[in-house]
Amino acid sequence: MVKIGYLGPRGTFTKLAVDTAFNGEGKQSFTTIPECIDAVQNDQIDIGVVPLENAIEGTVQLTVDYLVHQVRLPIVAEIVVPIQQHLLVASHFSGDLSQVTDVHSHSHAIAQCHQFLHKYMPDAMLNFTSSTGKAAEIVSGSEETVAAIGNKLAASEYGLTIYQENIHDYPNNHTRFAVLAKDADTVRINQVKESEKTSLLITLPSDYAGALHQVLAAFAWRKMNLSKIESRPMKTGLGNYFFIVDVNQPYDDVLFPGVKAELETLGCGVTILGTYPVHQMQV
Ligand SMILES: O=C(O)C(=O)C[C@]1(C(=O)O)C=C[C@@H](O)C=C1
Repeated sequence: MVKIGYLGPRGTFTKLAVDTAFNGEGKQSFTTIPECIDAVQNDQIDIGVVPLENAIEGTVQLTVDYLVHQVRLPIVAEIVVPIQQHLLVASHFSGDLSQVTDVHSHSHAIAQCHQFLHKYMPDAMLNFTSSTGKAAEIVSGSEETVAAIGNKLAASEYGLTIYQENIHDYPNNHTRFAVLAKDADTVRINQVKESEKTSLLITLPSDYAGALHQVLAAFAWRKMNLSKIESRPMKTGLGNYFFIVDVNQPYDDVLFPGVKAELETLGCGVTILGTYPVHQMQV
């Protein structure tokens, strides 16, 4: 049986993504993203599913940084899930939002609902949890007037009431999840692939005028379409960055080696983080 790990506990968006993408048993929950990635690396599980980017709040930096600096595992698939954030309360809640003292949720979920919180619950204390499922668990065990931000699955798993639906600040909300595995053949995703992508990690030799322009030019003149470029600190000092570049096509033996050779001549480092199918989920 293929073992699939995810950011848990019960009722997280990652669990929702895993349940939608994969059939059957063998699903195992981890408390943090690094624990889940480590479990794939140590062969405790075959597949790890971790959040990568949200349409409102952007990159899940912990995932990217852990994959770049700590454990290099290939991305073998991407699953894209619609995200609906709800305000969840326990049955003893009086119904008056101004009485809520604390809101619990994952930092990314809270960030997706800042305007709602600012407008309707400006005095509530914001408490960051390891996941939205954990936040729901805390609220279900509390006697206080507290609330969680999370999904429908969390409401049913923890016996909470959805006080208000769809409190995320912008409507077209989705999160991309990375599927990590040492052996891509173990991954069987239920829904059809929509497209294919390749993610590259690029480092620059030193800071000089036009360096990034030269990097982008290597893709541009080959007519390779980029869907994302992100810079993150190298963690070696201010001003040192690496770039993650997502290219909207699968790896091939001509264009990608060409880009790599051209960039290496400029002194750049180029590593393929994965070439993978993208699956859009209907939940
Ligand atoms: O806390 C969860 O439910 C998660 O699965 C994590 C996570 C994230 O890290 O972005 C996943 C999707 C949502 O965007 C909010 C939280």
